[in-house]
Amino acid sequence: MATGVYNQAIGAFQSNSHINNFNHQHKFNCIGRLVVTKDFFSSYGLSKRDLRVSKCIEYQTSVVDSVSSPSRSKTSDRDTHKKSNEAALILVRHGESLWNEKNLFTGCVDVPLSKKGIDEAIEAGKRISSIPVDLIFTSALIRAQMTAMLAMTQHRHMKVPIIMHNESEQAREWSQVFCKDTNTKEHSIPVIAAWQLNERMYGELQGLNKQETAQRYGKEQVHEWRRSYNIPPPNGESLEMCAERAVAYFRDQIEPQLLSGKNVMVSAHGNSLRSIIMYLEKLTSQEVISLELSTGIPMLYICKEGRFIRRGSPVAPTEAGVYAYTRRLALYRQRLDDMLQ
Ligand SMILES: O=C(O)[C@@H](CO)OP(=O)(O)O
Repeated sequence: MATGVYNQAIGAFQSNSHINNFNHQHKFNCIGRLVVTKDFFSSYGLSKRDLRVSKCIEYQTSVVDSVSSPSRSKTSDRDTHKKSNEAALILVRHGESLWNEKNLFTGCVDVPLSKKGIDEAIEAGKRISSIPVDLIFTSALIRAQMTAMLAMTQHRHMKVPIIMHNESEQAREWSQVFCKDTNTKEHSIPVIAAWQLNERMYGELQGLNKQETAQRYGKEQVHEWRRSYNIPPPNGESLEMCAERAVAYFRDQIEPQLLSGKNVMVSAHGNSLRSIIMYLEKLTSQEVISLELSTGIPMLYICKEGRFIRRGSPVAPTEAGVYAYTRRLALYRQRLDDMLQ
């Protein structure tokens, strides 16, 4: 039952019935609901307009700090500062590729987006257009990079993504486009491409049609190759092997950025992201079997005090609820609105 419904399930910020569709043991932290009070907004300096928009916002009690309205005292400033260890993490699987369209095993073959994939990437961008992004990680494959770039064309901040070359000392130096005398840094978002985030290597299955392969080897065998944790396809990587590099990279390179308060977007692939989600949500090797990710659907997590809290998938740029999840997001939204007025 859970197969194939993951994104729909997490796509609903505000519907517990959708959430129940995803039925693994690691439960969602979103049982409690609370209507945001007027005081909450005024205490964070939000405008009347925000208040109107947010009249019926509901949010999840487990993430939002106290709903009582802290005065703008030194203590609350200190609190706000302390809360800067909250950060947004957006994970997005690339939009549909030309080989997804043809139902071919793709793995580490570099295949561009289909027309539908381009539309999905743009749509993903709209959905996250008001969520802060300070840093982007993509795989080394074009479909993930195209998805990230297309998504950022929709971002309200209109910052320019700039690829940081990390392969050598010289490359690092040469990709420092920031000029001290200008504020280019403020107007750009560094993009880091890492092979560790690539799709898992599908070995001898790469290029074969999925349906024909199932007819040839049997549905169960092919499902095992595709979704099991530790059974690799012939001469390819199992999810476990993929996790060894993808999760290690996440822990070494991405998590420290989140812990320092940077908001990060990761544009990668079905299986490299499944392994990362397995890590974030502490899924077992049994639970991960039913974890399916749709193309081009962004998923939001809040990283807070070293914990990752799933916040589902923003459904529209007007999805105001997300900004109430943390004080930082509420203030960010406020600044963004002020800037664009
Ligand atoms: O072909 C692939 O590389 C992957 C992702 O598209 O397929 P699967 O869903 O079978 O893991």
